[in-house]
Amino acid sequence: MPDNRMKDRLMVALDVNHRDAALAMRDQLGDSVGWLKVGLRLFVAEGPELVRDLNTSHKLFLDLKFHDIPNTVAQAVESAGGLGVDMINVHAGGGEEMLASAAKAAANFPDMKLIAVTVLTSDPMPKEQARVVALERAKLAHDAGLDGIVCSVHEAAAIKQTCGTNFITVTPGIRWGGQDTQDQKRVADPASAITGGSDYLVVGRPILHAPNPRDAALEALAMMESVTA
Ligand SMILES: O=c1ccn([C@@H]2O[C@H](COP(=O)(O)O)[C@@H](O)[C@H]2O)c(=O)[nH]1
Repeated sequence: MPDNRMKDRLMVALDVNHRDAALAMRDQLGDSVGWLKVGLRLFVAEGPELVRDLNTSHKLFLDLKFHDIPNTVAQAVESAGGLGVDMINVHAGGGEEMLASAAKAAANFPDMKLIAVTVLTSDPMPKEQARVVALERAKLAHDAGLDGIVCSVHEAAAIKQTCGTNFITVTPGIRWGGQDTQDQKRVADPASAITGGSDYLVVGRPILHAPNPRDAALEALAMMESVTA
């Protein structure tokens, strides 16, 4: 189930390559957002110590998209669990056995959510095909015991309908106000994400590269709030 306050449903992707830049962005955003996301760029540059530090002020999604043989993924999940992060992910393309191994390993960390990437929001496949594949992979993840998935806003409602409202949907590919979509193919604005069944919105460049990142985060939050009662 998502958190109640909109700021606790907004995840900022800290796609920077240096500890100082990450901490400066964290401080600028302050309590305007509830979650930070550490992905490949920052983790490869700075590693687990920074993850632990960021996790003291915000909830943390470690977005490393594990995709390997079942044993290796289970071991990586164990290591991530040891960091005390709030959410991690694997790639659902790794298949049923890999997802089940990951879920078994994650069961040792009951406070950590394990989710699976379905179809990357940058994937150029036609939207209708993406919906079919994302739904198939979401069902696999659900049946393997994962807590949710990463998908685009365009697939979130169908996944909720099939896998249940408690199955978490995390949606990157958020853009608004005519922003450049860059490498993202299946995008939506913050209000549509909320009405479209997204539990957590992931926003990177529209906040990181804004003249004032905190204001950009507040703008996204205002749009999310505009569609709630
Ligand atoms: O399907 C996916 C899975 C993960 N991501 C990650 O989300 C952010 C999006 O950043 P923007 O700058 O807002 O495009 C980034 O960290 C990706 O690695 C995704 O975009 N799509």
